[in-house]
Amino acid sequence: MINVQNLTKRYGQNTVVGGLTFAVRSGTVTGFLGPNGAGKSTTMRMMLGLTRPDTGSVQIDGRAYHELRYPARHVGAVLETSAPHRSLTGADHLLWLAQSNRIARSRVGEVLEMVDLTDAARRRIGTYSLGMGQRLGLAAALLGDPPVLVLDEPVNGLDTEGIRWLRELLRQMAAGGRTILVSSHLMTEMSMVADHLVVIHRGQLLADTGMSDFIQRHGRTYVRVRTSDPQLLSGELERNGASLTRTADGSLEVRGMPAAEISRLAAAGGVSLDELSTHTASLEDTFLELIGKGGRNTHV
Ligand SMILES: Nc1ncnc2c1ncn2[C@@H]1O[C@H](COP(=O)(O)OP(=O)(O)OP(=O)(O)O)[C@@H](O)[C@H]1O
Repeated sequence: MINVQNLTKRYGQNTVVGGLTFAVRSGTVTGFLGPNGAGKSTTMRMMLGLTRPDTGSVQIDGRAYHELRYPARHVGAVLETSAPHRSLTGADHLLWLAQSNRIARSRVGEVLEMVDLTDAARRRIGTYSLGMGQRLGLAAALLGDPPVLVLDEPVNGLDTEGIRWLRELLRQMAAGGRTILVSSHLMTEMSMVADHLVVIHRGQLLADTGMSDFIQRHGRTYVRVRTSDPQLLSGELERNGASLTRTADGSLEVRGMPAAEISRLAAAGGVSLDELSTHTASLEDTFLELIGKGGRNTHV
């Protein structure tokens, strides 16, 4: 379990993490979601003792990172900045990490197998694709068989197949009781990987909730209506309890009323309809709305 308590970090006048408190529970994959610059990496770096907080603390299974004697055996991490030496082979990089953390050499082959890099083990890291680099980072994080994993944007560079593979791997690890925190700035990717969601924006906590709860609560359906007399129809729909948004192109987005009821009210009021279609806001839109930017909508 990771316990983040009242964590704050300022750079000059800029408060990049402001009083964050949340817990990452064992047995689940927790997504750490926020737009670029939200403070995710800074928070993760504070978890790993790489950045000093101004206030607050992080405990990993009850201890601060600096209290861990062989950290790699407690916490595995993939950070955006942790680039290995490009002239080393994947296997040599892992071997060096294993030796410096007193981890058995035999783990190197095991983790290469786990991330499906066995065939590329003797190639120089400089020749790896972005996705292979991510897999190698993950192998390094898994080397000490740690109960806690902190992964900053591990999905970057992975194709859909790779994302599925990562989800399976992380799910298996969570099922084995591990604590897993994965950051991303993309809601859709996050929904493919995480069971629980912690959302931050400008260093503040916006949501701490189960993924399916989040989708249920924030995922919204609306009906788009186009008519030559929006004024008349708007009044009719609002009187009957719908809530409306008028879009820039003159159509209406109607919430809280199904298409059939809109059609009935339009007919009763003598208003002809040019369009009546049901839409669901995409997960990405839901996320953008949550962070207050508004967004585009997609067809069901
Ligand atoms: N060492 C630093 N000195 C000054 N400002 C910093 C430093 N590190 C981070 N910041 C600032 O803190 C803010 C949060 O950055 P951070 O990298 O934590 O965000 P993030 O959510 O991980 O974003 P991204 O998805 O782009 O990686 C940004 O405005 C960034 O410019």
